[in-house]
Parts: sequence; C-alpha cells; structure tokens
Amino acid sequence: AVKHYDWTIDYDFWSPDCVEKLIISINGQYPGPTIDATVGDTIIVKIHNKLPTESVVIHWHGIRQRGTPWADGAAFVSQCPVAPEDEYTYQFVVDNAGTYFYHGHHGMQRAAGFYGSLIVRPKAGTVEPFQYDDELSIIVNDWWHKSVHDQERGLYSNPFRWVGEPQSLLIEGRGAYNCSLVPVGAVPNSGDCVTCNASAPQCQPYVLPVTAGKTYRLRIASVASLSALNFILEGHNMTVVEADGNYVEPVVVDNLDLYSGESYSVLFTANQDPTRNYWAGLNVRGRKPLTPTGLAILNYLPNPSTLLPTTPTPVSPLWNDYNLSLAQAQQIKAHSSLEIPFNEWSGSDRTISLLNTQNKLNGVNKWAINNVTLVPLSTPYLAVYTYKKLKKVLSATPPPPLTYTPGYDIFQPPVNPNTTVGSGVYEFKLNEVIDVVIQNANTLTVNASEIHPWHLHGHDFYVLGFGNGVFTSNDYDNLNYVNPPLRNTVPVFPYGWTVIRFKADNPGVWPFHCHIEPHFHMGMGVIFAEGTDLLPRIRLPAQNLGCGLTKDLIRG
Ligand SMILES: O=C1O[C@H]([C@@H](O)CO)C(O)=C1O
Repeated sequence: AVKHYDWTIDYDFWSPDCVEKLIISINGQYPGPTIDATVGDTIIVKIHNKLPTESVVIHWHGIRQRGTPWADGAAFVSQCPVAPEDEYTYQFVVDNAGTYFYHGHHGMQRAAGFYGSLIVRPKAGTVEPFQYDDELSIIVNDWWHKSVHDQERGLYSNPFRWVGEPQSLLIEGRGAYNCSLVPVGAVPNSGDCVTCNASAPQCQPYVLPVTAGKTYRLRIASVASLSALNFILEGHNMTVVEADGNYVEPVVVDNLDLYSGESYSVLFTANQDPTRNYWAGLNVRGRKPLTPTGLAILNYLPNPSTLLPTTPTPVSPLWNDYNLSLAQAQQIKAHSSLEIPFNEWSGSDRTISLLNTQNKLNGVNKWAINNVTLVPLSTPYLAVYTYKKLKKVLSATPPPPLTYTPGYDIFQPPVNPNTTVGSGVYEFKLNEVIDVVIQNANTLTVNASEIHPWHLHGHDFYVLGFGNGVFTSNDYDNLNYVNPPLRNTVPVFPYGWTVIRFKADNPGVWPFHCHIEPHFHMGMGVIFAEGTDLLPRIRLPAQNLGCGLTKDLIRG
C-alpha cells in the first residue's frame, strides 16, 4: 500500500521534563507521529518547514533506501536541507519488518526533539519467530535545558564548551526534572528549579498499560544525543528478540543497554503482583551519571496509572562496568532461522581500519578517524557523484586514509593531538565485501576512553565481533562467522575494537558515523560511496538540489 503523511515542522513551547523549553514538533506533536507500516509499503512524507530560520531534513534510521539514496535525509550527503517555508517529499519503500525511527539529521535538531517512531510489520501470513499478546512502544532520549544552538556553538568555541550531562532522561518524550535529585554541578540553569511545573500534563510519566498474565512485545529505540542508556522494567525479565529490525536468538536480561541509534524488541510477561504498578526506569551508563533516573509507569490494569510504586526506582549496573556492557553486546546473535551468506562471500574483499581519536584543531576539541576530522561538503555528495560537473569538488579533498599508523598507542592521549580536516570519501565498487575495524583509543584526557555507537546509513551490517585492546590479524580467527547479528548501529567500547562486514550492494552515498550528536558535529564520521559509476544514471529529484522555485529550473 501507499501511505501518505503530511507533516508541518515547527518550534513549540513544551515541558518534556516539567521545565518549559522549545522543542521541534511535527504537526504540533512531540515525539513526532508514529509511522505504522507493513513490509512492501511505499511511504510518502511531505514536509513543510515552518521553522522560521532553520532548514531541515529527516533521516529514516534503519531504512536501507534501496534504489532511493536521495530519500535518506542526511543533510549535505543525500540532499540540500529544506529551507524555511519550503516543502520536500520523501518517498521510499519499507522492505524489512522491525522497529525503526526517524529523526532530524541537520545541525543538532535531533537533540531538540525532532524524532519519532517508525514501525514496519511483517506482511499478513508471515510468521515471526516469537509470540505475544499485545504490543507497546517507547522511544527514549536524554534532554538538556540549554538550547541546541548553545550546545552546538559551544562545541566549536575556544575554549571548548562541552554540553555536559543531560538534565533529564525522557521516555516517549516525558521525564521529570527533579531539583532535589540532581547532584551538585549538574544544573547549569538553577533557575529551572523555580520555573519547574511538576503538574504540567506534558511531563506526566508515560504509561505502559498491561493486563496480568499477558505477554507483551515492547519496542524500544534510543535517539539519545549523548548517553548510553540502560533500561529496566522493575520486577520483570525481558527477552530480547529483535535488534535494529532483525530477529535475534532470544536472550533473557533484567536490564538492557541501549546505545544511541539502536532499537530492540523485548518480550515480557505481566506475571507480578497485579495489585500494584511498577517502574520502568532509564539510567545513564558509560559516562559518570549526573542525571536522575528517567521513569515511566508499568501500569497493571485496572489499577489507576497514578498509583505510583512505593518501591525504590530502578538501579542500573555500575556505569563503568564495561565488561558487563561487552558481555551483553556479545550475547546478541542472529536468529537461527537467518541465513548468513558467508559461504557466498566467505572472505571480505577489503578491510579498512578506522582509529577513533579525540584531537585538537586550532585549540578546539575534535574527533578524528585516522587523524581526519570530517567536515562534510556543502554540496550534497550524492549530487557530486551524479553530475560530472560537480566532481571537481572531490579532487579538492583527498580520499581518507584506509588505516592508521601501526603501533599507535591506543592507551595514551595522542602524542600529536593535532588533527586535519577532510571531506573525502571511501569509495567501494559495487558488491565489494567490506570489513571495517573500528578501533577505539584514549581521548585527550589521561585514562579516558568513551563508548561510541557507530551507525551506517543505507545498510545493515554483520557484527563479527568485539574485543579489548588493539585489533590484530590474529583476531580474525576468533570472529563470529556463524551467527553474527545484523545491525545498523554498533558500539565500540573503551580501549576496544569492533569489526563489522557488509556488502556494498546499494549504490549511493552513505554516512558512517558516531551517533552521539555532539561527536558527529566534532567530526566523528566518514562518508562511504558505493557503485558510484551507476549514480550518474539515477534521476536525482530536483528538490534535492535547490530551494524555492529555483528547483523548477533544475533538470533532474
Ligand atoms: O567530546 C567530548 O568532550 C568531552 C570531554 O572529553 C572534554 O571535555 C567528552 O566527555 C566528550 O565525549
């Protein structure tokens, strides 16, 4: 079926955590409307940009955009951002059932609340490898009281102004800013305690209604700007059955790590004392937490949803117990019903190694990949590959290095912290099988290395493995070629490595980047282009290339 959506994007006053701020709304809603579709549907979303002075795009996170690379919604990669008062129509097919989402991919608009859920259901008659009675869905985020403009400008200020830890954690756009719970030092605007209106309807906890005895599929997606989050359903185990739109072997957990850009389906049974309600809780892991637990209510009907649990709010594992994080990530395996095509493409055609470092550029903090800080072109890459006349912009920026200096000491701050900027592209031939080794390292601070969730556009990839320390060719023998999970986002852990594999079979230009919003801004990403000789044959819609009526002058 063809599903049409008509969305007006605007700023609105909103109180997600009881403190009134501006959010980016869609049709007056926050989070944005849920797209609920079926495999094979064509999704047509017409957007009207009513932000007075900012342009927008929407990225459909996890949708592969096969044959529609222009609809990927990455600013200056797949399209020109849509100017104020202008319109743009996204059109793409959803070809894989699962839990997805969409979000702004220009500036730091995702962190301003510009996101929503996108659920793709299997075709009628398709059997999923698990059963449930009913379904619930949440999308989670971390939330700052500083505007995203303050945050973004701070990132390229000298001296560097870091965004700091979030004020609140939101479940389905709702949280509660609790002055008394916020540790000293975490409140940049203490005046918020005065203006906080705890009875504002927009910040009443999100309610997950359940009936005793039933089993639920809970879809969870994280669009966090910064935080690695950990989700707990008080008193209930969860069985992970889907990750990023792919079925996985069931894994039972009592807490679930969620890295920004990831989505999961978990099953749980409402099998606890039905005379009370329970907390659903969200905590920060991976960074020293300075943010109170984000809370929603697991509401056993017919109890009123306002019956708050009297039990303590959920406590997550220690924030820096990375062995636990790694162990949980390693538990996720492809479902046994999925065929792994490695007999067809047993080895990879090439490996690229991407060293993640924190660096300096003219005194300002940056991130770099193989010592290159990504500054995307101001002409959309897809247009550059489509129109011969534009190709010259690439000759001005060298292709990025395929690896890093052997012997680089990942356990120390960089000896030479200076980075170089680049806009170059990793080009892959159509159908090449690519292994990417993501190698983490120390930041600029002694004894510090951070988690980075890496997200690839245009593809799912196989996660072949994780490890601690420096990846060496010996590690190839111990990777998982049997049941590696397919994902679109994967963490690299502190001082560790992650290896992924994908086939460059989707002609287009696809960013691969850290999904932490400030980090992408600080240059932590690369651009992949594949099947580029085919791109001049695509009909790039004129609306990707210009603004206002000038679009009519452009022949696609
Ligand atoms: O990019 C970052 O900068 C800070 C810190 O390294 C310097 O203030 C931080 O924690 C990041 O993730």
